[in-house]
Amino acid sequence: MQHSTISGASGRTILIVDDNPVNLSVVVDHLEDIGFEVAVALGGEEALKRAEFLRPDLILLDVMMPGIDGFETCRRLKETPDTGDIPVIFMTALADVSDKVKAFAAGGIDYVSKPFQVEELVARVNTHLALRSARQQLHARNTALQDEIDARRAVEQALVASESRYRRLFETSTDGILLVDCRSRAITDVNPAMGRMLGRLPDELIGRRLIDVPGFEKVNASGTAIDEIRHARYMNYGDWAVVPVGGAPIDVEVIGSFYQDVNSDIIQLNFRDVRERKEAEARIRYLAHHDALTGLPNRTLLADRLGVAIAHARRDGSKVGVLMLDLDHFKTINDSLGHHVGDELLEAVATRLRGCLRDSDTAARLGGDEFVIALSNVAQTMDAETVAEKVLAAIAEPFLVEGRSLHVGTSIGISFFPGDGEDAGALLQAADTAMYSAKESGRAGYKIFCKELSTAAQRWHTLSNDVHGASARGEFALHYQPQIAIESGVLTGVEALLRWHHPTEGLVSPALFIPLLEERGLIVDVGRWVLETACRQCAIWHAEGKPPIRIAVNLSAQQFYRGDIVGTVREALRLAGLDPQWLELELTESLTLDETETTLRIMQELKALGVTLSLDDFGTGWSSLSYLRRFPLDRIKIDRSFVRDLTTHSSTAAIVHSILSLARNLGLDCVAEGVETREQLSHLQRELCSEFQGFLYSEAVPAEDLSNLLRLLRSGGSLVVPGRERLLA
Ligand SMILES: Nc1nc2c(ncn2[C@@H]2O[C@@H]3COP(=O)(O)O[C@H]4[C@@H](O)[C@H](n5cnc6c(=O)[nH]c(N)nc65)O[C@@H]4COP(=O)(O)O[C@H]3[C@H]2O)c(=O)[nH]1
Repeated sequence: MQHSTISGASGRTILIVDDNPVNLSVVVDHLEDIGFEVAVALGGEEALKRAEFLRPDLILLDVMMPGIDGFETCRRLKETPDTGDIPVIFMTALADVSDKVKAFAAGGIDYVSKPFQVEELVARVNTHLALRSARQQLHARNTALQDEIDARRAVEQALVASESRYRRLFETSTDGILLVDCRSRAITDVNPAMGRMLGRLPDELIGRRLIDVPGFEKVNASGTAIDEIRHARYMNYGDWAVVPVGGAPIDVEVIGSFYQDVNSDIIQLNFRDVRERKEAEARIRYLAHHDALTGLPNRTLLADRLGVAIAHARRDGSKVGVLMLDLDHFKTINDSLGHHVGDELLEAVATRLRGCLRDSDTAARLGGDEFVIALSNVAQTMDAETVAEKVLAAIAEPFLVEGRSLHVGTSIGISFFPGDGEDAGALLQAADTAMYSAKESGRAGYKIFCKELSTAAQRWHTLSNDVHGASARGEFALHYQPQIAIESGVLTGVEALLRWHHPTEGLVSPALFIPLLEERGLIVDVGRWVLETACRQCAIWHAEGKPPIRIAVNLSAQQFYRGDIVGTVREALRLAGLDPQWLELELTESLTLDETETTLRIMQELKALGVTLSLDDFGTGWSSLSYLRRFPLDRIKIDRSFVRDLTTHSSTAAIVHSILSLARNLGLDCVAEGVETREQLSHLQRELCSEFQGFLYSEAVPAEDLSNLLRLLRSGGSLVVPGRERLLA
């Protein structure tokens, strides 16, 4: 047998499957001789296992074998992924064409007929190995090509996605974006936001040089900025503005960045509309310096303006005036009518204050109901006084809030630079001191600071601190001032007046400390003590002898609106065992500011207890005659300021005349307060005023003194005041 050598056979493995290997020895030898590795399997099952293990390059497969035959073996080989591409050549003795067809159908690629020519077999083997190898190479090339195509496609897709992402960003950005070619300085792209900002379509802008675009006059991008950005790669401009077609300039912040495109150098300019941000910043700056409710400058801005005014005054020798004021009765209004009414009132006050000032002056709100006016460039003290008078008059006019007419007054303290302080803080302190002094001297006035007031202010602060524990330390006492029926001279009642025995200050006036108690929220408790003490004292006097006398007790607004006044009065009467008809409650006019259902209801509940109600200080402030008709009052008390001027001012006499005839018409009793002279008393008698109280008869005295007086009067058989004839003469 002639051996033919085949290049490339070495290392190739051929699996021969035949149940009779003896038949094959010649073939095996020959194949091995020419360099093949040859393995043999004796049946179909073994062939499947070996093929999977060996992964031969080609299989020579017998057809007729015990167990599974060659066709089935081939089918299974083809079905298995690891062996499916191994070429199978059938070795068959069969001559039937259908068997050959079956062999191809089972996945064979060729067949050799037994007995076979070894050369033919080897030639077929080599041909199919070469074909397989070519197929494999082709497949590998195809795979590589496909991989390359896939990779390119992936890159293209990524580019498209990136471009579309960029486009989306570009198109939808709320910032205006312009791309400018560095060389030509022409616009190469514009996004819609930029078009909107300039009021133009992007197409109108593309191709134009930046310098030629109207609206960019305020932008120096056409000039130095492009070179600047190119050089620095990145620039941020915070103060540019663009002007849209037919519109107002838009403040923009611009970020310029440089990049290189395929064949050009590009500057990208991002324009951000910063109008809202600037407005917000301005608003924050405004709020930091203004009172949110009234819009007036706050303490910070006031200090600033005062500082400037002082510096100016130092230079030109002028004065700076500081007016400090707060509103009388503001707390009462807030308590009784609610904060929204209080707020509206403060706004209205602010408006009136503005109306009293020149442009160069400043009205500020420090908080609560505290306002300050800073007057710059004041030539003389009198100028500030004129403003104070204007302010007093403006605030005295009733305020219409939510359909109500509200009356508030104010007291003003004035200080000046130079003289009362070197800086804003000292001037405000001095004006504050003067304001408290103005309050002390009666409401609705102004006071100019002087050094002596500092001592008074110091005293005020001491008292303000000390009043806290005064009740617990037993420093309060009641004094009683008699009230006399003018016609008969009979002592009909007493007014209980609170006294504070201060350990170092001595006897302190209630005009001074009642506002302190109110300010510190102590008046409700102290007022309850007054009611209980007065009722108990009155019951004692009743027990000591007849005829009984009436006791009048002052109520403050806070007691009326904050405390359970009806319960407190009922309890005081019960504890004292006093018949309610002998208790009179004096309500001040400030308390009746509020003509609400609440006020009426409380008054009616008090009346229902059986007590009497009187209106104190009648004629002062803003007495509304409608009170007299609407409220269930028994008596009015004519303020002592009227009584004081009664015999000296004909206009006052006329007012008193009207008050008395009105009261008579309404069936109300009248008590004249502060009667000091016989002339006043005679006048009141002629006017048919029913009762009086005042120093002419007696000032308020301790309970013991009044007990002695009552005893004295009773020993005379009645409460008729001895020497009454003398008084009336
Ligand atoms: N110049 C002069 N004054 C006279 C004369 N007669 C009486 N007075 C004073 O006039 C004031 C009358 O009391 P008011 O009008 O209720 O005015 C009272 C009242 O509004 C308030 N007050 C006093 N005690 C109490 C209290 O227990 N509770 C409340 N809420 N207020 C009180 O303090 C105010 C001042 O009280 P007082 O200093 O005791 O001053 C008392 C009294 O001493 C006179 O002939 N000439």
